[in-house]
Amino acid sequence: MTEAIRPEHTGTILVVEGNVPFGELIAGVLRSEGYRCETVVSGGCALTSLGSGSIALMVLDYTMPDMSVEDFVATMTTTGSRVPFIIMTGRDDSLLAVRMMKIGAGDFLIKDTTLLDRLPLAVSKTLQEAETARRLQRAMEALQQSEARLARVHRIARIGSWEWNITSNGFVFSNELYHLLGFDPAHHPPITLEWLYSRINPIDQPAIRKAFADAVAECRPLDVVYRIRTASDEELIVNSQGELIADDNGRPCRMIGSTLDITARIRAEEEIRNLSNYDHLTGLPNRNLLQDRLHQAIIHASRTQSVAGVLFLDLDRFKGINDSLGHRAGDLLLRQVAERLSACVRESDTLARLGGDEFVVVLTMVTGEEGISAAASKLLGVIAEPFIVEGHELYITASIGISVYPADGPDALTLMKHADLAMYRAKELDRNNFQFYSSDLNVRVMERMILESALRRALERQEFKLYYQPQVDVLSRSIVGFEALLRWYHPDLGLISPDKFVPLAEESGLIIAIGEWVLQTACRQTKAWHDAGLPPVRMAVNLSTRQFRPNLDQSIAAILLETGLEPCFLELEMTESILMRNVSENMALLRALTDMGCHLAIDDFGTGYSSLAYLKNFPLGRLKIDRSFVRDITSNPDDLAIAKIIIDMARTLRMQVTAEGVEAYEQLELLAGHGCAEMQGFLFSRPLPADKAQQLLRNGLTF
Ligand SMILES: Nc1nc2c(ncn2[C@@H]2O[C@H](COP(=O)(O)O[C@H]3[C@@H](O)[C@H](n4cnc5c(=O)[nH]c(N)nc54)O[C@@H]3COP(=O)(O)O)[C@@H](O)[C@H]2O)c(=O)[nH]1
Repeated sequence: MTEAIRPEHTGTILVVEGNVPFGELIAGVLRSEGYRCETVVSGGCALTSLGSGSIALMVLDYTMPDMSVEDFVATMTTTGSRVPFIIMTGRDDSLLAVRMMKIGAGDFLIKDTTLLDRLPLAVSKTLQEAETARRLQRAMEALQQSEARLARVHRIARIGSWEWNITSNGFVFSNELYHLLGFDPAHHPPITLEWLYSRINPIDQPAIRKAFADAVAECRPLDVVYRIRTASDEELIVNSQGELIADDNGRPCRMIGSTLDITARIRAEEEIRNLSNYDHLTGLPNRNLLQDRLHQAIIHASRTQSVAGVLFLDLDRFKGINDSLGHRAGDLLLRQVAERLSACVRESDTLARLGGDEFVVVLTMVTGEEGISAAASKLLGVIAEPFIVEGHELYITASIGISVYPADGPDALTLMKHADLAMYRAKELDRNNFQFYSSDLNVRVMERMILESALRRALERQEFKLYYQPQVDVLSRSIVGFEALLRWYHPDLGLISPDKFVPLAEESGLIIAIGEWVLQTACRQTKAWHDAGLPPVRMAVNLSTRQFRPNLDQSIAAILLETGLEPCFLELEMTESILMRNVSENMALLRALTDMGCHLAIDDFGTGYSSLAYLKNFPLGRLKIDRSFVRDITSNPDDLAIAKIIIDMARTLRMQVTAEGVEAYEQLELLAGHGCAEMQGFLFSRPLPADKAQQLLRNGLTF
């Protein structure tokens, strides 16, 4: 309710009266009521006064000297002024009164003897009505603004509202809903439920029809998601929610609701689902989705009494490619591998990438082991074809482990574990082959685990020993060096060969600590022989790939300092493959070692990667001819040719050369005849414990 207006709180009352004394009389009456009052004599003067903005109400004489009331009001309105006014006239004319009220007069007063009594009330009533009208106007404007804001919010949120008349089936859409669907609200024919259905994706239609019908029949709210075609034939995914409104008899007569465009949200959810289910590099299903597919395959096989195969495929020596050609090339290769494998499997099968170079194929509807073997052979076949990556022709192979449902496990986890074990078996068996899981694989894995845990304790229990095998100058028949060779005496298992435990130590990382112990022991022993006045021999120590870490030079320097051995007596043996990894880092490391005074030798030369560029670029001092070339050198001309090439190459590059695995005098003669003077092998001595090696060094060789 509007509060009563107090006269002293209003603006000025303007009396427009050509008869000045009468005008003053009126003003006097109003002033006595507490109003501020001014008088003017014409319409023109009144319009000027209105410009001040302080006029709250006008009391207008109908007969103004310069203009009609109608013209006055029209002019006032065009200037934007909306000041309320009361008309006074000498004519008691009801038609005139109606006309005046129509053009906006707040009251119509006859100039009779009661005028002065009635005037204050008419003024206060008109002021009150004007104030109410003003407040109403402000409220209307606020409402319009809020509606506009809401409409804007709806547009931004892509939400529209609607009302459905259940009896007539007609719909009323909000403008936002029209806009959302791309239609022009001004020119759209009336909307019906059937029209709405016709725009819904046919696949969703039956469910939506049923949802609307059920909501009405069961008097419950509507909440549906469906795809709808816009005016430009774009498909939106929307969520419509509606509430029923009942008539006086409690029967549903209308439904009001909202429709929200959730296309972006659904697409984002799809994207997230994709990311969590697919491998980003190859686009293949990832481990997540594989679990699910494998589970489905198991259910299917169990229902149809058939078998399912799980093929765990791992690329052989992929790391070498990554290390030598870089990760970009590695990624490109993996993509090509994924494409080739995809082409080999049927739609009902699943090919997934677990990460790195590991892929898994789940075969369904296969005819037992023969079918699975055929698929595995095909997979190995496509991998064996050359790949072209960044201009390089690459040849790779893969190892596959296979488990079969139901024979090898009842669930996805067991089948995957068993396929993985079988894959390791395939790797052990020279790679590039496939192996089916067999239960004795578990036994081997257990053995391996036992060995690994024993290996972890071997250092602290002092179960390692170093043996020393002499390296001989056959011309002077003297020992010029020793190679330190590691032995492990396990209290229960006895002597374990380094071939068996060094790879395990490498995989588990234990080789770092063991390798440091080897270096320390070998250097200390050599220094002890020197100090004992024995011939000053050098000591060769094998380094494994894992020991090649940035601080290797520092730890070797510390060992040399601690043991007091001069660096020139230490020779570090490494395989070719070590040099091929992280070439620039290794170069810096090898330079640091040679700058320190240590010597570097390539072990098993000729068996690894065949890039010879490193021979020129790395600071290498010695090549060791692998014993596989020496073994048949007297009978196999190819081995002899290879040995000769290595000897010539070493001479040309001003490097030393040592032949390994010399067991027979004929081998010695042949190698010496071709210029190789340094040798190592059982012919001279087997690897010996320190005291025996010392004896040999003191007493000299007898061969
Ligand atoms: N990273 C490290 N690797 C090491 C260490 N100690 C040894 N090893 C490597 O283990 C592999 C097997 O070594 P081992 O059983 O000691 O065999 C060595 C010799 O006994 C053997 N040899 C020597 N002469 C002959 C021979 O005339 N005939 C023949 N059949 N075998 C012979 O060769 C092995 C030495 O080879 P190499 O190292 O290539 O010079 C072996 O790969 C070792 O390198 C270690 O401390 N760290």
